[in-house]
Amino acid sequence: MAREQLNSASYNWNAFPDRPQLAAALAGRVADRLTRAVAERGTAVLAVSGGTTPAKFFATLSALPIAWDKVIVTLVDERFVPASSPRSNAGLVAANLLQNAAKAARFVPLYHEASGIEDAAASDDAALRSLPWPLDVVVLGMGPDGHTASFFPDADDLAKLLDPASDRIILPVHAASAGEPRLTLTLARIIEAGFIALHIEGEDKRTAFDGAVAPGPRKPIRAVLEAAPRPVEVFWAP
Ligand SMILES: O=C(O)[C@H](O)[C@@H](O)[C@H](O)[C@H](O)COP(=O)(O)O
Repeated sequence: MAREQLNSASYNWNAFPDRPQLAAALAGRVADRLTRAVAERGTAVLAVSGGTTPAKFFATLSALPIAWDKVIVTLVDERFVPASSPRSNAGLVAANLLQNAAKAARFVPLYHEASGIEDAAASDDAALRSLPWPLDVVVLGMGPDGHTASFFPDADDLAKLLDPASDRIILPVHAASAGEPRLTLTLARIIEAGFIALHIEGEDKRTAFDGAVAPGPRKPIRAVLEAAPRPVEVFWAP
């Protein structure tokens, strides 16, 4: 696969002829990494993103015969809505990933009732400390503006979200372009993962990715690529 050098980090560009083949390849790589983690430490932690892209990948991964009862699934980010909301990433994961063999996995959501997004983030941050860090697998998406997770370019305190030295796990996000308050893993926790995949589809996302990694104003996805100690595996199909 083409290996691109980007300043202090690099990424691997994995292009597929169509989306089903991408889903099969990404699901296979993720399943292999989870299986390896379970063999090495008795458990594996997978953090996934929401949005409209991952459903086919989730469904494909859900059917793979790995030790799902040893796998913990959580979210890269979440809107401040209950799982019953059509905007909920927890709802998306429940409907598409936590089915078939993957039904046996333990799911750790980010949303819970709280007085506000700050309180939810603080209690999430405390609760998630009991997970076996670092994450084994993180699957990111990317918006046309180069955001990933909930690192929106117009987010308040974006530098705090992108601080590679942060000791936080979850932070609240306020960004006009997000449309609503969000909860997100910090960049610091994402880049510790043993395997980081970026799953993007369509020509528009390819153009947006090329623009985000080109010299110029640094987009959030580029902050992840540059901070990651190992190449991010980009999975793309038209
Ligand atoms: O909660 C979310 O929406 C995701 O975590 C977000 O970062 C997503 O990956 C991108 O916005 C791409 O979304 P699409 O897959 O819908 O293009």
